[in-house]
Amino acid sequence: MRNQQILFYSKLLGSHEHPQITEEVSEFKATMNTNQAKRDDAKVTINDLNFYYGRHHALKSVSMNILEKKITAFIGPSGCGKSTLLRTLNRMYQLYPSQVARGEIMVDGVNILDKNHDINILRAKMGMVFQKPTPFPMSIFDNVIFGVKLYESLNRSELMERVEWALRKAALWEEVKDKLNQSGMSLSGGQQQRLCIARTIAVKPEVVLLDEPTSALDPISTAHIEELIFQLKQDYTIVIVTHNMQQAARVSDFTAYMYLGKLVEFGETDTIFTTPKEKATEDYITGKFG
Ligand SMILES: Nc1ncnc2c1ncn2[C@@H]1O[C@H](COP(=O)(O)OP(=O)(O)OP(=O)(O)O)[C@@H](O)[C@H]1O
Repeated sequence: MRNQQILFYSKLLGSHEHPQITEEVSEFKATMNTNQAKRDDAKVTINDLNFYYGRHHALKSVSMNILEKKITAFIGPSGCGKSTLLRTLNRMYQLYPSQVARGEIMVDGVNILDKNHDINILRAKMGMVFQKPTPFPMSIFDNVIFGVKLYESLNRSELMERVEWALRKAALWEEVKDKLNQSGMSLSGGQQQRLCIARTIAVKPEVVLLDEPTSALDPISTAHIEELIFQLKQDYTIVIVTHNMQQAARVSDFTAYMYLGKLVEFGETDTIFTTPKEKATEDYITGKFG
């Protein structure tokens, strides 16, 4: 009853006109979000997340669970906030003073938005692969161990073991095992992207964030990467931003549909693509909008 009253007052007054009610409404909404978001199998729990590029409010009160060892896809029209949400998960924004995240992103019970949370530990835990393959101008071997050297001190044979392990996981070992000293830039686009995935997983992250990882690739390389993403699910929690709805439907277990910075609908991929609850989601996935 008290909660209904609070919501009623908030609607009546607007959120900014009565400080005490505003405070109670935020508290109530936060409790609702937390209740909605709490799940034992969640690796990442996002609670009431807001993101600002200066005055531009790019993410609006987003709450969701990202489940452990599942693939979660973010879909939605251009500019809806998919990449912003992904990048917030490893605080990519923090180099830019005007970019601010408010709310909570709990990873293993710790709020990673907390400024005291060590950024290096966070980046090792939440690895990221970008849209365009970004091999460094160095050998294939050095590309793979680049991040490992920042976090661990391994001897030469341990490094070799790690390189082989990561390249095998990234389904690239057979293609490059005889040319590890060649430049990473000499590989094809699809191989370069698998090299970047190997570099990311060589650090042994727990979550792999993929920002449109196949948008620069041909259909065969795309199929390779999709197969790889599917295999990686055995060991990692994966989040993928994609413009390609067929890709989201093929690879993901859960899908989040976003529009204008808001999370419109989140659920199991099969449900989102067959019987979405929201008309807006249906219109988007059936191509009526976007
Ligand atoms: N560096 C920035 N400075 C200011 N505004 C930005 C910046 N980056 C993104 N935005 C704005 O934030 C909103 C969300 O952008 P974002 O890149 O997250 O969307 P998206 O859904 O990933 O889009 P796309 O599918 O086109 O990549 C957009 O309105 C965009 O213009």
